[in-house]
This record gives sequence, structure tokens and C-alpha cells, in this order.
Amino acid sequence: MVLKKYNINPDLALERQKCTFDIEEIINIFDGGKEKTSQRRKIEDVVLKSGLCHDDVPEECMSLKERYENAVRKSCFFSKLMKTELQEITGIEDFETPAIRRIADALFKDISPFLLHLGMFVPTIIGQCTSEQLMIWLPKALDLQIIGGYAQTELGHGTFIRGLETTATYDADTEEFVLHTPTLTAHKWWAGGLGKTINHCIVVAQLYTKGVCYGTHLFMVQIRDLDTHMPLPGIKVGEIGPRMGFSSADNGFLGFNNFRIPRNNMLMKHAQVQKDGTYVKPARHGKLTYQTMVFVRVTLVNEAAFNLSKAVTIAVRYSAVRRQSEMRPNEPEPQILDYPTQQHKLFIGIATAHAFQLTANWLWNTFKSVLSDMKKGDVGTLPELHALSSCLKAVCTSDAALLIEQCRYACGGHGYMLSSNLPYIYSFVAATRTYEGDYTILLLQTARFLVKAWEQAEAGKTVTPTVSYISRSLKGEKNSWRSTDEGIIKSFQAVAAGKIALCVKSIRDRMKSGLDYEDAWLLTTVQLVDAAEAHCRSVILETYCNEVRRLTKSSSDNVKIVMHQLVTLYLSYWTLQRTGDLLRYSSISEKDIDFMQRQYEELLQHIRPNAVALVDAFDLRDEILHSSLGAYDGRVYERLMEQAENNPMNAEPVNQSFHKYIKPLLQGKL
Ligand SMILES: CC/C=C\C/C=C\C/C=C\C/C=C/C=C/C(=O)SCCNC(=O)CCNC(=O)[C@H](O)C(C)(C)COP(=O)(O)OP(=O)(O)OC[C@H]1O[C@@H](n2cnc3c(N)ncnc32)[C@H](O)[C@@H]1OP(=O)(O)O
Ligand SMILES: Cc1cc2nc3c(=O)[nH]c(=O)nc-3n(C[C@H](O)[C@H](O)[C@H](O)COP(=O)(O)OP(=O)(O)OC[C@H]3O[C@@H](n4cnc5c(N)ncnc54)[C@H](O)[C@@H]3O)c2cc1C
Repeated sequence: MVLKKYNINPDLALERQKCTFDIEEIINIFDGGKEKTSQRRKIEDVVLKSGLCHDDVPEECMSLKERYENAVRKSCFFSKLMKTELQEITGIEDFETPAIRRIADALFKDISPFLLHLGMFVPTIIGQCTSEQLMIWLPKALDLQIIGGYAQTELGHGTFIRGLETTATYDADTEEFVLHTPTLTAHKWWAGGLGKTINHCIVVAQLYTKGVCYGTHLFMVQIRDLDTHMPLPGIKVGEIGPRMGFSSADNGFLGFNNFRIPRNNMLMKHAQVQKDGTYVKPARHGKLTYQTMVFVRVTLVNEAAFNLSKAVTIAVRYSAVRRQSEMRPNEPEPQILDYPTQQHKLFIGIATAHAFQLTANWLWNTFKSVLSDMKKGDVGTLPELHALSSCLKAVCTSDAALLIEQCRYACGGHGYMLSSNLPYIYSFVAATRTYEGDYTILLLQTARFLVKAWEQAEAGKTVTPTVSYISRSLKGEKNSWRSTDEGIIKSFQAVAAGKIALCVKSIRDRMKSGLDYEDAWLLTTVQLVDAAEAHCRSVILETYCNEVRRLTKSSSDNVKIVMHQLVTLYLSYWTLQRTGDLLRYSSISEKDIDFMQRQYEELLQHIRPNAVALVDAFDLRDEILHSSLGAYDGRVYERLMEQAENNPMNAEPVNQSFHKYIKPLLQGKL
């Protein structure tokens, strides 16, 4: 899409004059400093000037095949740009992934078929290969001499990894693994890029050697000829068909008919199969082959924040431009942003994008620190990281999807237009709630950790920092409600502790009544999911408050004020959402709730003058937003009309179907 230049809409211009803070300061905070902002903008300039973002026809007007081919074209040129010009022109050696991730959206309204190459294939090589294997595959993968994906899920199993059916049977005579798809349900299903694009793939299969099954392991498999791109003999591969989003990601299926790969193609950093077929199990932790999933879960919190910031930018700018109804008779129609109900729909989106972005950064640092522990041979911090990344991935993607849909509702009918980009953003984020571990499943993983932590604390052992509130609760610390940041966090921790306690009690009561542990757990899973969600809320609230305090230490007073208003809005919003829980597990009173409601409504008014400036501070270029409703200039109606006029459906005044069908029908000749 070529963006026409318009003057700024006067309503938006006025909004920007009302801003009380220096936008650039907030931009720098979220980028991680002035230097990083400048690097990111340089990268964006290079990509935008490359002409790669241009489409002759809007993406939404292309057929699925055209969209895929267009996405491949752009992915190839973008990869070339990353390898060459971006480095040369910007002089930045070490590309910051978030900057590349952001600008990628200027090229793809939907998804790049290469996403999984960088998102999972390369990280799996880095995390799962021996140093010798790394030297073979990593340079080729980084240089795009090979393009890969990650095929774990099958037609019959996604969640239950231990139930996967694809087999990799070691043949000591030839020193090869034989990959096989024994049933219909064993076909790999869903892997991004697999349908048409990739030539290599990480395949997750049940390892058999010397007649024994050792569970799922990872294998590097070439699936297509590097020159002709034809599937290799013994490989059945294709696209799984149209989906709600991910239209250009060519998610695929894959089957093996006794397909042979060399022994060295098993990724052997953690477990090995020796030449004679002897299995050497991982020395440290049984779930290290799941590491790529943990990595992606961590990055998905960032995806939730980024995509929500796009949606709320579109909806706030639109709401400042859109005028509708009347507040008092004969007065001019107000901007819809002036309605408190509209502010209620949107400002929580701004605050949540802040909360998730800061939580994502904190989680990323935690991930890096656990990786560094693991390099030193210490896997002790992995269970907490798994519990944290599981619940944060689940809750942040789920909340983001709901809030993005709320942004679409906030834009009325025009929000339903694909050109608003809100439906694309929603369908992308809706998928993140499912892939890389479904919402319920991941919360149950966190619940497992919480119940264990409870048992440890009961036994007088020290528990990890994110669950230290459990020890306080077991010591009988009573909650006394205070409407300060800290007071509210403590009360949310009391809610989480109360819910975990009830889960433990339910499991024990059920066992006393004769059930075994598995059944007692199963019957308690509704409560366990709820407890894990409550724990996650307390983690987000605490991280958000701590990070804002830390990051704004040297900020101007006005930035401190507005950032803290958003924190308070977030805390008040969740207090009001969870009054039932707080009445049950904390000492909050009716009076306190009334106070919080008033505070929340006042905050909406305080934030209102800065609303447009706050979304400007996400610093999202129009080319990244791709939205007729959310462009910086606010020329909503001009763009909607311009795009309607350019719609290929309007290229001819009379569609041929008139002559073929309507006219004969009108004339009774059909
Ligand atoms: C550059 C990139 C830019 C942007 C990125 C943007 C987008 C993202 C990229 C790609 C998008 C699209 C692609 C999507 C890809 C996929 O979806 S790949 C497939 C993902 N599949 C899953 O996530 C499956 C979910 N299932 C599981 O994770 C697990 O199997 C399980 C259900 C959680 C449990 O498994 P299992 O039955 O084997 O284990 P348990 O018996 O329940 O548990 C045993 C103990 O192990 C612990 N455990 C489990 N998982 C882990 C882990 N990952 N790490 C550490 N520990 C783990 C578990 O807690 C138990 O511990 P215990 O209680 O102490 O015994
Ligand atoms: C857009 C997209 C891209 C994807 N990309 C890839 C990819 O690149 N590579 C790849 O390998 N996979 C990929 N996947 C697959 C994805 O990882 C799985 O779909 C996901 O992990 C969920 O598994 P499932 O489909 O088997 O769901 P199921 O497990 O069948 O879930 C269905 C329902 O059953 C419930 N359920 C299942 N088990 C339990 C249980 N034990 N307790 C309680 N409830 C349960 C779930 O909560 C859910 O509500 C992708 C999926 C999508 C949608």
C-alpha cells in the first residue's frame, strides 16, 4: 500500500497539543535507551526506503496463492536486506531482534513463511546441537543456504508430546535413523513454512534403539531437494488448508515412509545415541529438549504487548477523529474518545501494553539468566522459568486477544474492515493463545509448580522469590487491604495463596475420600487453572509496578506522573474485576471498593488529555500499523474512500456476473 500524504486531521492535531509530557522520553524507556531508539529508527528507515513494503494490490484483495507468493518474495528480499544493506548502511553489527521484529510487520500484514526459520529452527539448532553439529548447520541456517521449520505437532496430538507417534528407529548396521509415520494421525500437522517453503525441518519423533523406546527426541531432516525443491523420496508434504489467520505462513503436513537420515542428524547436545546404538540419557534434566518451546513462550509475551500496542494505537487515534451522537442537545457531536465507556474500553489497553512489555523484558532477562545457569551445569532455576513462562504466555496472549477484540468493538463498523488491520492483529494473537502450548495446559503446568511450592513451604523449605508469598501465607500473615501499589499487590498475592491453599485442600480431601492422586488432581483442575491465573496476575502486577519505578527513576516529573497514572489504572481495573476474590481472600471492604471505583473513573479523566500522545509514544509507523483507521494523520474517511475506490472489485463498472446471471434472471431467461 502506498500511503498518500494528507494534512493532519485537526482533532488529532489538537489532541497532540494537549500532551503534558515528552513523548520521546517514554519511547526511549520502552526501547531501552536513546541509543536503542536511534538504532531501531535507522533499521526502520532502511527497510522502508527499500521499496519492499510496496504491494500493487492490497494484501487482503489477493488470492491465498498470490498472498503466499508475495510473502515469499518479500521474505527473500528482506532476508537479503538483513544480510547485506541493513548491516552496511546502518553500521549496526548486532541487530536487535525487537527492531527487526517490529519492522517485519511493515512487510507482512499477515505472516512471513520464514517466521519459523528464525523463530524456532535457528533457536533449536543453537539450543540442541553439539558444537560439531552447530558448526555444520548454524552457518548455513543463518546464511539462508538452508531454510527450516519445527515439526512437532501431529494430526492426532499437539498438547501431549509423549503421545506423538512418528518413530525414529536406529539401524546400527547403517548408522542411520529410519523415520516413519505409522498411522494417519502420526502425520506432522501445522508446522509453519512446511507446506511449500522450507527444505529442512526439525522433526520430533519417538526414538527407538536396541528395541527400546526412549521417548521424543529431535532430528534434523532434509525434506526437499535443494535445487529442484521437490520432496525427497519417502516424504509426503503439503499445505494443510485455509485458516483463520496465518494465511501466508504455509502451515503444512508431513509424512515419512521409512525415510533414512544419518545418525548424526539426531540433535545430541543433551541425549546421544552412540554408533552401536547405546542410548546415553541427558545428564541434567529430562525436559531439555523442550527448551525451544520455553524460548518461544518467552517471546510470545512480547508479541502480546506489541500487537496490543498496535491495536490500541489504531483505536485511540480513530476515537479521537470519530464524532458521534450528542452529550447535550444542540451541542456539537463529541469525539467518541470523550465517552467514559470508550475510555474504559481503551485506556486499559494502553496500560496493559505497558504492563506486558515491561513483563516481557523482565521475563527475557530471567530466561537469559537461567540459560547462563544451565551453561554452568545448574538446572535448578529451570522449573521456575517453566512455570513463569507458561503462565505468562497463557495469560498475556489471552488478555491481549480480548483487548484487541475490544479495540475492534471500539471502532464500530469500520473496525470490521480488513483495512483497519484489527481483524488481522486479532487473528494472529488469537492463535498465540493456542500454539506453543494451549492456555489451559500451560496454566496447569504452573499449577503443578505452585502445589509443589506449597508443599515445600509447608515442610519449612525456602521457596523461590515469585512464590515467597506462599511462605508468608503459611506463617499466618493476615492481609490488610491498602489501596497503595504495594498494598494491592499483597492482596492479589493473598488471593493467589488462598486459591492454592484451596486446591491443596481439595486434592487432599479427595484423596482422603479414597481417590488416587491423579483423580484427585483431575477433579481439582478447574480450581488449579484459576489458582495459576491468580498467581500470574500477581506476578504481572508486581513486575509492572517494580519496572515502572525502576525505569522512571531519572525521568522527568511529567513522565513519572503519566506512567504512574497508568500503573494505578491497571491496579484499579484488576481490583474492580476481581472484587469477588478480594472480598473472599483479602480484607477489602465495600467502602474500599467504592473508593477504587471512583479512583478508576477519575483516572480515566486524568489520562484522557494524554491518550493520543500515549499511543504516539508506542512510536509505530504507519507502514507497521497498516491501518486505514489508525494512521498518524488521522485521515480516516479519506483513506476508507481511497481504498474503496482502489478496490479491484471497482475496476470495472459492471461485473461480468451481471450479464451471465443477473440479467438472465431479471429477464426470466436463466
Ligand atoms: C524471532 C522470533 C520472533 C517472533 C516470534 C513470533 C512468533 C512465534 C513463533 C512461531 C509461531 C508459530 C509457531 C508455533 C509453533 C508451535 O506451536 S510448536 C509446538 C508447541 N507445542 C506445545 O507447546 C505442546 C504443549 N505441551 C507441552 O509443552 C508439554 O508436553 C506438557 C503438556 C506441558 C507436559 O508434557 P509431559 O507430559 O511430557 O510432561 P509432564 O509429565 O506433564 O511433566 C513432567 C515434568 O516436566 C516439566 N516440564 C514440562 N515441560 C517443561 C518445559 N518446557 N521445561 C521444563 N520443564 C518442563 C513438568 O513441569 C514436570 O515437572 P515436575 O512436576 O517437576 O515433574
Ligand atoms: C497458527 C498455528 C501455528 C502452529 N505452528 C506450529 C508449528 O510450527 N509447529 C508445531 O509443531 N505445531 C504448531 N502448531 C500446533 C500447536 O502447537 C498446537 O495446536 C497446540 O499446542 C495445541 O495442541 P492441540 O492442537 O493438540 O490441541 P488439543 O490438545 O487437542 O486441545 C484441544 C482442547 O483440549 C484441551 N485439553 C487437551 N489436553 C488436556 C488436558 N490434559 N487437560 C485438560 N484439557 C486438555 C485443551 O485445553 C483444548 O481446549 C500451530 C498451531 C497453530 C494454531
